[in-house]
Amino acid sequence: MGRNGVGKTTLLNTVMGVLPARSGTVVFDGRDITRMPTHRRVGLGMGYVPQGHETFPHLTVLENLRVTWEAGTTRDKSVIDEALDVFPRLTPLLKRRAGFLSGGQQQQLAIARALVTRPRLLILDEPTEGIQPSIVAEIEDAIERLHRERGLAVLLVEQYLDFATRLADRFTVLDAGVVVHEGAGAELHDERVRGLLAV
Ligand SMILES: Nc1ncnc2c1ncn2[C@@H]1O[C@H](COP(=O)(O)OP(=O)(O)OP(=O)(O)O)[C@@H](O)[C@H]1O
Repeated sequence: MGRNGVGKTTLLNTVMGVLPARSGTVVFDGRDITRMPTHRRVGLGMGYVPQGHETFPHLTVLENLRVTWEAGTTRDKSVIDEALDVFPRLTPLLKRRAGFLSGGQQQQLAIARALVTRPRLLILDEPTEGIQPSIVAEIEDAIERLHRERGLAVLLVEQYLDFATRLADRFTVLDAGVVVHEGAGAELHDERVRGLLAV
């Protein structure tokens, strides 16, 4: 959590290896991965959905999922069906080009695409940004279920406080690139946290 421009996206990019760490270490499953390239982090079980629900607009929904499958290491094609099970709304749209989907459908596709690599950690950068409330609720349900049923860990950057409060076990607040507060999800509504997040 944190106000605009405090470094949340930069932190996620560093965790994922898209940006090099200037200092500190990135540890995953007890292993120091600070200098590991991004594709190997994906191989270890990290999945990233960057801000702005980026999909390949000229490819169909199915092709978007297949591209990730082909780039990955799993030869098991059922991962595509598993990803679609999470967002059933995508199944009737498989042949549609991603660029013609609504923002919310594209966000669901972006998350489904990350799931095709069967991550153990899913990293999401503001998945609710600019998305209609009914789809926000579906995304919330999906994240909650993935955590409960598949044991998926989720690292979420989120400005929408209610959404974050319902999902988070723990939270961290950043300000000017440093951690200024952390606590249990239930404490997200405390005065102090609200003060740190208020614009
Ligand atoms: N730890 C840091 N130390 C110094 N500068 C940083 C740090 N992290 C990020 N920055 C710089 O701060 C600016 C904003 O970073 P970033 O886009 O990551 O913020 P954000 O919190 O994700 O913003 P938004 O909420 O608008 O998406 C960038 O120019 C980035 O280079």
